[in-house]
Amino acid sequence: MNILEKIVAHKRSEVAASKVAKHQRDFEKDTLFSRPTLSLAHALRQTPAPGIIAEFKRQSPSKGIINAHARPEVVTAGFTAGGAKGLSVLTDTEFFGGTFDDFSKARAANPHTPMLRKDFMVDEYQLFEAKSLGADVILLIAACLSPQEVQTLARKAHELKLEVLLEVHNAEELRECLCEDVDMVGVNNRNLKTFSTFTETSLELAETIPDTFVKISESGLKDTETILNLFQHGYQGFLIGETFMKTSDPAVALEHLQNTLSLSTNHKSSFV
Ligand SMILES: O=P(O)(O)OC[C@@H](O)[C@@H](O)c1c[nH]c2ccccc12
Repeated sequence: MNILEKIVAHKRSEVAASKVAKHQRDFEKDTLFSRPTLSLAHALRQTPAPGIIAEFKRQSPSKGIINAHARPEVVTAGFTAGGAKGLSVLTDTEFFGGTFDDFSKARAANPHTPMLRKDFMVDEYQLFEAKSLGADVILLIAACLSPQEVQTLARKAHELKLEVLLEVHNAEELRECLCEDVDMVGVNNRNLKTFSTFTETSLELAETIPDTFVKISESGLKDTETILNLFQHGYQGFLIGETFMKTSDPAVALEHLQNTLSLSTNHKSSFV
């Protein structure tokens, strides 16, 4: 089993156990369930500069511990203040050290920033969970779902007024899984078998993604040059975790990157 298969197998059993334990759970009664969701796609489309989606990430299978004791409400509020257009908070505990509580604390601290519940979605049940946590966006990873599952989960997400980010690694996944109920396409630069990141993956797929979908480049992003180059190739969103989280003040690291990006894009447009 590769790591993704391991994660998905664990997730399926976790979801099955939650369903049994919370048999009578009525998500719709949760206060956040009926909260109007915010549009990440819209926020990214509106931004004339590269839009950063900042990720709260404590650990990962590839890097081990990145920042175990960070406080989600503090770090994410700093991300928002620094100019992030969206936030991503991991809720997988087993492999990424995230929790529902991390998400809830970040949600409360950022009422107006679109938030992605970052987890491995394999069952409709998790969409209800996401909605009751106050998420705006969910992630569907093509590498761990069938095209039929992507379609069904995406449709259900839209019924719940959640936006859908479809994550792909190659043209084949894109061809098979892109469907009407997808709002944004994320190209993951991380090869899930070797864990190495290769931002050329985003460049290679840029042309293949129809312009009706907001394009997001994910993982391994750290320098302004790469981001600006991808921006020129049509990417509007940049999902960044480790580069920020590994520093002692993640929000300052974001602010720094955001400032250099804004300066470069302002410069460019004033010469056009
Ligand atoms: O920390 P990085 O290299 O900046 O990557 C962030 C994000 O792209 C990465 O955490 C990620 C992308 N897709 C995922 C799916 C599940 C868990 C995590 C991820």
